[in-house]
Amino acid sequence: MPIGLSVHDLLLATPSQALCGPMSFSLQPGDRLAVLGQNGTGKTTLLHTLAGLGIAGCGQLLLQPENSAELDVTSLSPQQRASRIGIVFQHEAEQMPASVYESVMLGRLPHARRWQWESETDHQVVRNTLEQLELQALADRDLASLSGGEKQRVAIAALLAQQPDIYLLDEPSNHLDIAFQLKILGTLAERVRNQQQLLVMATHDINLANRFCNRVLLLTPDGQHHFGHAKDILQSELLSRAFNCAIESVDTSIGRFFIPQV
Ligand SMILES: Nc1ncnc2c1ncn2[C@@H]1O[C@H](COP(=O)(O)OP(=O)(O)OP(=O)(O)O)[C@@H](O)[C@H]1O
Repeated sequence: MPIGLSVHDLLLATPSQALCGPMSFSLQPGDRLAVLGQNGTGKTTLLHTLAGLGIAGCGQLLLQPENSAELDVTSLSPQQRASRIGIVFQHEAEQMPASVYESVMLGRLPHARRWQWESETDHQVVRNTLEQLELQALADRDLASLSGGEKQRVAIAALLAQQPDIYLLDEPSNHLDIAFQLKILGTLAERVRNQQQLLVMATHDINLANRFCNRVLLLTPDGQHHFGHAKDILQSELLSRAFNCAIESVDTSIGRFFIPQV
């Protein structure tokens, strides 16, 4: 279902310090937002806040599903939150013993009715997702035995199988080789664009942000932020100041790339 998000006066904070804000911005259905900024500027804290996992600070987060009333993220029930919002953390919590297939099936939990076994639709979604992320050959493997990149693909497969309205990802390219970075971010961006959903990803890769996101939120160490169209925010001067490192942009036949100066 097409969905937008509106953020009002959001102040990001930890229990001991204010990090960033107040910030106000809105995302339209189909938008892909990259959250950029130096280490410790609050990117992960923002993702947690958008997921409704405890607002640190204050502000208002409103989901705007097409043709129905706005929903305040902080007042969603756990069931509503799980069916609308999916998140892949940077460091997945210690996993329970499970196969790859079972782990991806966990993404279907928000769709299950109480006391109901997985449906044929659930199995079909899991099989399709495993195929999409080239994980079929690993389906029966114990999660603990996988490589870092394989585990990251399983985590993203579970998110795709969940089919939420909002996809939140912290450093999605972590551990992925170059081909999988492009394939997986391409898959996510295409789905979000086609289904008019939302994607928010925290990343340190400016080039992936430029390639797959149409909106950027740049957090700076002084607690300021810049939000806007990717092409307006991804500018050498702004990036160099935000990262305290000279960053050049180079235009090539396949697009613009950003390179830190040595
Ligand atoms: N529960 C907490 N208690 C105290 N400080 C915290 C807590 N959670 C996060 N912080 C601090 O808040 C700041 C922002 O953390 P956050 O993880 O959001 O940064 P980030 O931009 O995602 O960083 P990175 O690029 O390193 O992943 C950091 O200085 C972190 O140490």
